[in-house]
Amino acid sequence: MSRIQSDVMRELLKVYFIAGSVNGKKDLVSIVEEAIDGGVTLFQYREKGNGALTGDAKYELAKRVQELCKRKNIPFIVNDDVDLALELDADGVHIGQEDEAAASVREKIGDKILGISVHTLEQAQKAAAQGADYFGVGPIFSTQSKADARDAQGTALIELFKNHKIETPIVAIGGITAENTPPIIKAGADGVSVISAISQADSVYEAAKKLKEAVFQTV
Ligand SMILES: Nc1nc(C(F)(F)F)ncc1COP(=O)(O)OP(=O)(O)O
Ligand SMILES: [Mg+2]
Repeated sequence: MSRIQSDVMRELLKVYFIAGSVNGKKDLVSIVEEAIDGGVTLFQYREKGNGALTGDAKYELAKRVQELCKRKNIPFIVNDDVDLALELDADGVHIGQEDEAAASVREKIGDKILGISVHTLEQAQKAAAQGADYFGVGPIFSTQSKADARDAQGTALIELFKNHKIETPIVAIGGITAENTPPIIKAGADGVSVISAISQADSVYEAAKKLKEAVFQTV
């Protein structure tokens, strides 16, 4: 196996759904299946927040969602928990600035997908040098899904990265909806990632479909 090509990574980042057992109104497997059928292109299992699962329960749920993603041919990314990602042979890992160091994670995961949250140009340049396959950039808008989120920054950082000819694929995150997606794509993001815009929707399928339309209709 070799590292994912950037153009393939850009396509996967178009509609990136992130969720765990605490983010939805019903069971996670049903939510993820509906979201994928609605048009999600990549999934990240993020088991965090009040009531989040741990240990065997977390592993069993992750395995069930991973099996669904395999059936649907959607790559399965694990947030933070590198050991779980290795145990499941997941398709990749996402880490932030406060998580395990990127160089150490890259060493452990080989050529699997490595996503890194970045908040400054310097962090982006360092993350690229340490083998990031994509950057998570945000929060673009204020978010209810991450208790310790930093201040909302709009699309300024995406534009800064583009002006500095940063080549690494970029997905935007933080308070994103179908309605506020167009300017994010126009600013240069390759895709958008969401938690509650899909997981909290009355129709998960319709929410995913609307988000995909918003991304693909923005030229
Ligand atoms: N989980 C994430 N996924 C993305 C992605 F690019 F995938 F959209 N971007 C950013 C984050 C946030 O990552 P982090 O800063 O470690 O916080 P947490 O571990 O609480 O999610
Ligand atoms: Mg993290």
